Amino acid sequence: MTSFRTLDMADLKGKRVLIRVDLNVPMKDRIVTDDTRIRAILPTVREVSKKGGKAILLAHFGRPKGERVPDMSLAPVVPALQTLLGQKVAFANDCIGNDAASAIAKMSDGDVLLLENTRFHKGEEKNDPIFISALAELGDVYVNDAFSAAHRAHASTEGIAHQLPAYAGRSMQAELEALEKALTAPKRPVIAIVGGAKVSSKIDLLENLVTKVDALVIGGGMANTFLNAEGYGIGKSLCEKDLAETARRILIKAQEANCAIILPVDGTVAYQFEANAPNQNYSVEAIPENGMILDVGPHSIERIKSAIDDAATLVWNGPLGAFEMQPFDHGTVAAARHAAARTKSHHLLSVAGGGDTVAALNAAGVADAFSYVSTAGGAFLEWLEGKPLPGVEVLRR
Ligand SMILES: Nc1ncnc2c1ncn2[C@@H]1O[C@H](COP(=O)(O)OP(=O)(O)O)[C@@H](O)[C@H]1O
Ligand SMILES: O=C(OP(=O)(O)O)[C@H](O)COP(=O)(O)O
Repeated sequence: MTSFRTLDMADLKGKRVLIRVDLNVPMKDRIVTDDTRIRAILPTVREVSKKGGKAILLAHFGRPKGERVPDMSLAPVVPALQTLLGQKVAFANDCIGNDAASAIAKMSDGDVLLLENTRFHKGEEKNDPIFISALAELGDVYVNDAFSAAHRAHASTEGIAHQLPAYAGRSMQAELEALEKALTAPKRPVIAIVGGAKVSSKIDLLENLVTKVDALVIGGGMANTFLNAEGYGIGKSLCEKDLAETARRILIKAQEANCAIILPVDGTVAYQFEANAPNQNYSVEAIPENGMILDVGPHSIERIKSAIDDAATLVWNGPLGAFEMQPFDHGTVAAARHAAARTKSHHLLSVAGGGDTVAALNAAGVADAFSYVSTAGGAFLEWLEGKPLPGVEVLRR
């Protein structure tokens, strides 16, 4: 990590320290359901506070697209953050302007303050200079501890680092060191599992990923998009139909690169998107018109397990189904337990990441059995592709 400016080099005492963290945590009914990302930032927040800095946390939640969406407020994260930190955390209703400035003016050295969702402002995702200046004037020093958002060239992850002395936080530092150690020259065959719901923001990176791995398992909403592109009827499943051409291009690229693509051959189908909804398994050739594929089916699970058996290294982002709702966690849990067992019995190097993926591994009780668990999903996959991450590049010395 010597090529990055780290907290060791920062003068923090008495300074207003803007710390970009990732608090995009799984939440249900305004309660945090997986606190992995909160735990990850504790060392940095504690260090800044202990060294006499004012720890001012900047973060996003969800994708409110520049609007003030009440359901995407960061306020419900405060109780969990406070408990884990063991210290009071103040909250400001905005991340710029008077609300933020007056909350900061009230801080003593060592205090911690969380500012409201940066994505409530359009300037955040646009990396807009006026918004960047409004953020930068609130601090003296900038620390980025959000590796999982470092693939975004946003105001709070990239732009601001040009305006203030900028440093990598401890979690950012640890993630980069761990990934470099585990995956710089991975043992082959390498298998990637990509699932989840963020199809449009992750599909493009598959085009490069298929040239780096020997096999790619596609699950979740991503699989539906590929099945649709292949001409299968997928009923009312989560799918981005306008990405059919992109999906077909990736399949051709995979063939050229000799990367095996493992798509589901069956799915668990329900008619309501809710826990315990009546459901049945169908072959992908016979998905009912009104149904939604909410999980990979039993034959697909067996294929995925056998693909894991063939691998020396596994990288995984994105659940294979809507795992938050039982029984649609079945495929994700089965694959996670299998990978955990292979890690123990056959020294499989297993690396998984992503807010929901980690929550799924925790729910399956196997996160500790993986070789490494990253807080990052998309950022981790982009790092794996060898793509420069804007939030990391800007911290280089
Ligand atoms: N078949 C599916 N239908 C609907 N939602 C799905 C399906 N498979 C996975 N998901 C959803 O994908 C979400 C996680 O996706 P994503 O954000 O891409 O993962 P991560 O946070 O791990 O990077 C979960 O909320 C899960 O319910
Ligand atoms: O949850 C996140 O990424 P992930 O789903 O890839 O793990 C990060 O907070 C980035 O969020 P974004 O994909 O809305 O930019």
